[in-house]
Amino acid sequence: GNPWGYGKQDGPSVWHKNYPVAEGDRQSPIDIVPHQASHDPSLGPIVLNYDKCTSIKIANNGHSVVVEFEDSDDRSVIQGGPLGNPYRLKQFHFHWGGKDCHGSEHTVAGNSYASELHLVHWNAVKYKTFEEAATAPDGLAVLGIFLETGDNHRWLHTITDVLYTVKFKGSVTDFKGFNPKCLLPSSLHYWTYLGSLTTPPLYESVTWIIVKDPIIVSEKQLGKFRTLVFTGEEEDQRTRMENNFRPPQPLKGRKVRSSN
Ligand SMILES: Oc1ccc(S)c(O)c1
Ligand SMILES: [Zn+2]
Repeated sequence: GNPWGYGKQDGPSVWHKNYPVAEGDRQSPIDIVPHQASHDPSLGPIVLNYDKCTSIKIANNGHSVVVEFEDSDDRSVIQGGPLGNPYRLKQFHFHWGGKDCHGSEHTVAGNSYASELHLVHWNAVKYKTFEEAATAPDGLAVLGIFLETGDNHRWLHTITDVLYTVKFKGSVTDFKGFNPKCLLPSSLHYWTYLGSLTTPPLYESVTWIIVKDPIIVSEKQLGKFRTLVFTGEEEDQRTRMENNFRPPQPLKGRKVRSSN
């Protein structure tokens, strides 16, 4: 059966049974309270070098839809901001709700967005593999982007048009030549704090960089994410993939910093 999921029996409220770090001191996501974030003038801009990025495939891993990248060299990296060195792009994936009123993982002053995009990067300067970095306190850097419903997003169709090919858990499709820079808002002002993966194994290895401005996508585009299912094609159950988000976790004294 499933080691973990988002249902009653296997969801966020019981993850601590198999993953005790779920009750740790630097868990994610969190509620971001803008006026309690400390503005840090020493925080420089986020710099993304994605122009030579190489997307490889898009997959349904039973928890989300993930686009994987070639990460054997520094062709696509994030640097600057709170990061001490460049971090290599590994994959991006989304979290979303069953309705537009919720679906993001991080919240802002208690408010949820409809979805949240995570661009996952790893510290290839200090660590040899993603797996090793994923267990290190400075191993990962995840850029979080909020999605809000409104007008159609000009480029998101590149992803939503192929979701039908990865409907079932375990399905994979070639997905080359996609540059995720097209999914970013114009301003990269951000909040940053130290946290964790928001899915098991919940490793406390993530420097979170949450972009303040959401991107706007249409209800129709978001609805296509909800046509995916958590279950495999061979299973008789067809459980819609939605509400694959973890709720905010205790801040435990952590400081959230704000770029300008
Ligand atoms: O490698 C990762 C997997 C899942 C999530 S939510 C991350 O932030 C990183
Ligand atoms: Zn995520």
